[in-house]
Amino acid sequence: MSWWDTDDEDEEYGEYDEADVRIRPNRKGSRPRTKVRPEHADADTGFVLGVDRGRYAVLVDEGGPDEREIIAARASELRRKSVVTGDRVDLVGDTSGDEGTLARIVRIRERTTLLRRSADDTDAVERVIVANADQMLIVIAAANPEPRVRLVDRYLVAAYDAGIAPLVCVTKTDLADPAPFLANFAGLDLPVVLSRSDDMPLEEISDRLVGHRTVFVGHSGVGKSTLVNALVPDANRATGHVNVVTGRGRHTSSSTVSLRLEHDGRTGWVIDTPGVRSFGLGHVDPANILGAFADLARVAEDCPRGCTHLPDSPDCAIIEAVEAGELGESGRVRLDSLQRLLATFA
Ligand SMILES: Nc1nc2c(ncn2[C@@H]2O[C@H](COP(=O)(O)OP(=O)(O)OP(=O)(O)O)[C@@H](O)[C@H]2O)c(=O)[nH]1
Ligand SMILES: [Zn+2]
Repeated sequence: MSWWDTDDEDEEYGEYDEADVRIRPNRKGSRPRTKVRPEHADADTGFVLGVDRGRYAVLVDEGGPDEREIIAARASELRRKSVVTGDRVDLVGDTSGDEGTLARIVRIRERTTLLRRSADDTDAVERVIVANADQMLIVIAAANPEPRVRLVDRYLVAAYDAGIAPLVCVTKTDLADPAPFLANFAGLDLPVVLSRSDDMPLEEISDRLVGHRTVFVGHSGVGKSTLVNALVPDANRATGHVNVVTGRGRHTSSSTVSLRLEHDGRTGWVIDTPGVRSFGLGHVDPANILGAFADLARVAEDCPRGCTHLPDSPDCAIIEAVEAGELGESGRVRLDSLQRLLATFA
């Protein structure tokens, strides 16, 4: 039986998590086990590069002498917890990475960030896209397809909600001047890089990517693949393709992949996502959006309880401060931006 046929996934619903103490039956029935040891104390740790149909490509000992990419399945103790690209996981079983071997993921380490989406805005059920990313590169075209403020707003809301720092790359600047479009985001501290395929600012983008795990998002056709291919040439892609999971030697564009970028002796990770059709925001907490506007969040401490900070909110401290001119012209622009983002999912 090949690892492909192995099925040790556990679909049963469980209320438990790894914090529960598991007591093993004592075969001899004499002395009960009293010592509670952490299970799998000798597990290896790695991070998930990609996922395909229940199989996970995991990089173990990143940057170390024994770095290797292994294939793993979920262990039953994970219950219904989903493992996603970017997760740091503990593994047991055969973690050699030798061909035909299969390790088991027994634990998911605490996530620093979690990028999520819902099927639509009224749906509170969320799907996790990527764990532990600390940056989001929003790829948008200056033209063809026409850039849309609302789509970028939605990416921004998802990033701010997840605690991920967004930046924007405008592609196809050979086709149109992006300045009028970018004016919509003047109220945000949003780094912007301009790109055109005949003159890509690879140095500038790479500088921003090293030392980070950056999730790339963008609508189909904006030139994201062109950009990713230039940043991480195929020749350097020994690691990270989810096709190692299927072994079929083809890139499944419907899944998320992690690609290692080397630049100036430093490493960064590009996490490329497929063009997600719906980017539902049903799960978003407005407080997280306000939190991304530290200056306004301070003022909002004087808002009435439950204040939405939207234009019709009575006694909103931010609105009052802006009207009184206390936050200057930039304060007004930032309030406009905040209100627009809050309205995208209100
Ligand atoms: N004029 C111009 N065309 C570009 C530029 N970047 C990419 N393109 C073209 O835009 C088209 C889409 O580029 P891709 O890189 O495939 O876009 P993508 O975002 O990966 O799209 P999907 O593969 O559908 O997800 C291709 O025909 C590219 O050659 C650019 O800077 N300027
Ligand atoms: Zn308010």
